[in-house]
Amino acid sequence: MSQSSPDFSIQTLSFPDAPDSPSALLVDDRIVPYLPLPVRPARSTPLHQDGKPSFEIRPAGVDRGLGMFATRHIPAGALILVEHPAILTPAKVPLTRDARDAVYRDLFAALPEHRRNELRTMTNCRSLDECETMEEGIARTNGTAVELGHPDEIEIDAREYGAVFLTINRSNHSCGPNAAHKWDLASFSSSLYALRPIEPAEEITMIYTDVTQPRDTRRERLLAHYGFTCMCEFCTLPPSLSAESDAARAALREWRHTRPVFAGWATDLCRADDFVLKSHMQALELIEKEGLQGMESAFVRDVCLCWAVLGEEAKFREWAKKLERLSDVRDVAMAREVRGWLQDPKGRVPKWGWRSKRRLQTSKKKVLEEPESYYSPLLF
Ligand SMILES: C[S@@+](CC[C@H](N)C(=O)[O-])C[C@H]1O[C@@H](n2cnc3c(N)ncnc32)[C@H](O)[C@@H]1O
Repeated sequence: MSQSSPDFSIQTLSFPDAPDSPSALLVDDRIVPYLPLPVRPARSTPLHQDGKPSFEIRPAGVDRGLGMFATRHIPAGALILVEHPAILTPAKVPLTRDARDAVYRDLFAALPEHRRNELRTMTNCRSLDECETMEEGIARTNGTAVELGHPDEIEIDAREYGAVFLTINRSNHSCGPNAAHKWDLASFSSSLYALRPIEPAEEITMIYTDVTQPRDTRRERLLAHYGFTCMCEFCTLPPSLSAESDAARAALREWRHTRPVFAGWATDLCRADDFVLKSHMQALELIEKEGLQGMESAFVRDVCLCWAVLGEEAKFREWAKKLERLSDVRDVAMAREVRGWLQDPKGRVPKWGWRSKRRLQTSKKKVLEEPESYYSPLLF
């Protein structure tokens, strides 16, 4: 360990599952006690039958540099890669420019030569005005947001970091991405997984900006932060379709905050039985059209629970399996819970069939209380 400033230090972390690939971290000293020591082993990446991964890194076309491409079919939800970062730096480094330059150089120097050399081949889209050193430029072009520390004990500013992964960060941006990655502090690794089925030779993409924003905003932000004009299929739609896409994305952005709440509907018999289902199916249609499967899980979870409360086992199973697939990497606890539900839906899903039972009870009660309603007024 070498001291770089009174408040930051450079640490190296080694991993039992990848002993030749340590991470070099520039960390705020308050965070050091929270580093996961010992590091838990990372989930292993499933390999192809012949021992090869399900992707390759190769040139992605004019002005796109390298990219990540599928070498075989990858099903929705599947794990593509688990990786430890090469370097990790604070989102904000409150140091003078000179001190910063030295710190980034020290950080690279803390890595073994093979890792440092590979890191140096990563993209640097920062101008000299923004970052004087190539090392800082690479850290800032490729840094993906991750959190360290404990939310109850360290303020958010001190917990935000940018992690650079030698492989994951080769994947380019799309406004309708087919992959995403999930950070796990305990194993100090990120898992890249498929958001929808990916076909052989298809480029594996993720998001660099909020893709629910309108096209012009997305493009401005990508140009400002990453130095490219997005030419993805959603950014190159003709004007009328582009306006439609912007409107769909705005609706989805709103839906996140205003969608009907499953819990409120579940026991409210004044609402129609399909009240939540109808709204969520519309949202899922928009999600599919815009290629925003990263937004699916909250809707899929509610749809699955709606079928449970309605006591529709076949539908429940269909949606629960989808939810299990979507949660497998992204939300391990949810995936485990869904597997339990699937073993015994009636016994394990809260409020199984509650609405159908209550509707039946209410209608029986009505029949008993109003026997005369059986007689058609036409007989009189
Ligand atoms: C994190 S790197 C991605 C990997 C990069 N292509 C490489 O060769 O290392 C980010 C840089 O990749 C390029 N890039 C990413 N997505 C792109 C896209 N959709 N269109 C054009 N360039 C893109 C830009 O140069 C951006 O600054």
